[in-house]
Amino acid sequence: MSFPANPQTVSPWPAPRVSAPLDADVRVPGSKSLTNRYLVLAALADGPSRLRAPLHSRDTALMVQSLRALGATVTEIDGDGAFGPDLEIRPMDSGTASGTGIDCGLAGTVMRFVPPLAALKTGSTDFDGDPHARQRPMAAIIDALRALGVTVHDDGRGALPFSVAGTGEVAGGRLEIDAGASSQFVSALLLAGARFRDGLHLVHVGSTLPSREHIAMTVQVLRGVGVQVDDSVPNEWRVAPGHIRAFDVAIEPDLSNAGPFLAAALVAGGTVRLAGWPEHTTQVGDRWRSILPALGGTATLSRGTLTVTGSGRITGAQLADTSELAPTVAALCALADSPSTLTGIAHLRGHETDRLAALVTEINRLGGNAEETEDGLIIRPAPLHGGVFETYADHRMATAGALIGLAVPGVLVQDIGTTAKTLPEFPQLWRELAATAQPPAAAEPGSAAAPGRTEGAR
Ligand SMILES: O=C(O)C1=C[C@@H](OP(=O)(O)O)[C@@H](O)[C@H](O)C1
Ligand SMILES: C=C(OP(=O)(O)O)C(=O)O
Repeated sequence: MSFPANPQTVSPWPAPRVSAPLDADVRVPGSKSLTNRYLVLAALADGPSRLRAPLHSRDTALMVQSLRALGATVTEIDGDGAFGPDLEIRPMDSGTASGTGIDCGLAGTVMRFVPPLAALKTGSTDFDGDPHARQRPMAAIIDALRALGVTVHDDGRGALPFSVAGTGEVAGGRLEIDAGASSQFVSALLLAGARFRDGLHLVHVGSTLPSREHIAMTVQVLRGVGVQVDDSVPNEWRVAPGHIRAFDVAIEPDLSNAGPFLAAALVAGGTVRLAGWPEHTTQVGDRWRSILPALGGTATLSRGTLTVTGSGRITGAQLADTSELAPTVAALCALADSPSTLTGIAHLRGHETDRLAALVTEINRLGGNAEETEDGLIIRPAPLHGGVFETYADHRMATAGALIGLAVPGVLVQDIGTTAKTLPEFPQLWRELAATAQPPAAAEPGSAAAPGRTEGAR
């Protein structure tokens, strides 16, 4: 599968609006975070590995392209996944990397996870990405590699572009970093740590550490492929040097991308069921099971299906550390009938765009009442109206706009194509969801709540 270098849809996308409750069965493709972690580990493993039902999106395509550039072989093979082929990966070779160019696009997982791999090659590897990617924090990785003895050439901004000059070996050992700007700094170093000569003893020295679930995910996947990780001391991780065992894994559905679909039940009322919910998971999206009830819905997990119901009435809530779920949560809060406070998400200013500023601007542009705080957002009830919802190349801004548009007539999402970053099927899946809107049983044909109450995108 191929994805355009920097997808842009020219005309704004009329978000489908529904005026009757949903009754939808939804499926979403594999987790971005798990797919890109396992791709990295497969490139470092001691034999060929297989990913079943991986995500196929711009971020994973960029990861595949990067690993190929570093000498790994990635082959698509038929599998049972509904969203594309499985992947077979042969690890990267020990050949030289001179002049290799890595396009990170806007993928945090590529710009943070791949430089330590380039450090294990001999020769130089150049990293760059989309214009927005050059604004994302990278200093912790650049400084960490230097502290480990790797030469990195950059322009001193602590951001892309830069180049890594590897010598074929990284000494490893004890390393202090401040991962306050992104948990991905920790994950990046842990993922490669077993392949450093002395392993890695990583210590986070900053005052805050965001997205802890994503670090727990990294530790769990590492242990699953035979890497010894000691995380018994808070904010410290010891990775023993050694082999990474080749593996064959099935990727869980992306529970963060499931969020807007589940949240739709609260916005439109009705029921949304998502099959394939993992029994145990480190994905932050597992928190939908408590977040959606806090906002007035119900969420029940039974035999691998999460069923979410809503009445169309959303109540505000105080929610902390919602990480990459925050744009979806903020969209719900903008439709709530009481105030909400989101905390612990200051680092969203370094995501695909400054998400706090973007959410405030776009919610308020539609008549809402959102305000930035030092580490989050306050969103108060206000009647929303239609208009253009700008997305700033951010896939989760696009899905937030679609969610608001489900209830508010005339919302036009700018650049819906940006959802290809992690969910290329979004526009189609969203249309299918909206098409399940059911009129109340008593509605007369032709009345305001009559069948097929979907307006907007076709
Ligand atoms: O490791 C990962 O797969 C991710 C970690 C998180 O990054 P931050 O810690 O920068 O929030 C998350 O927001 C991002 O979408 C994916
Ligand atoms: C922050 C996100 O992505 P990235 O992996 O690019 O950091 C995200 O998907 O919400």
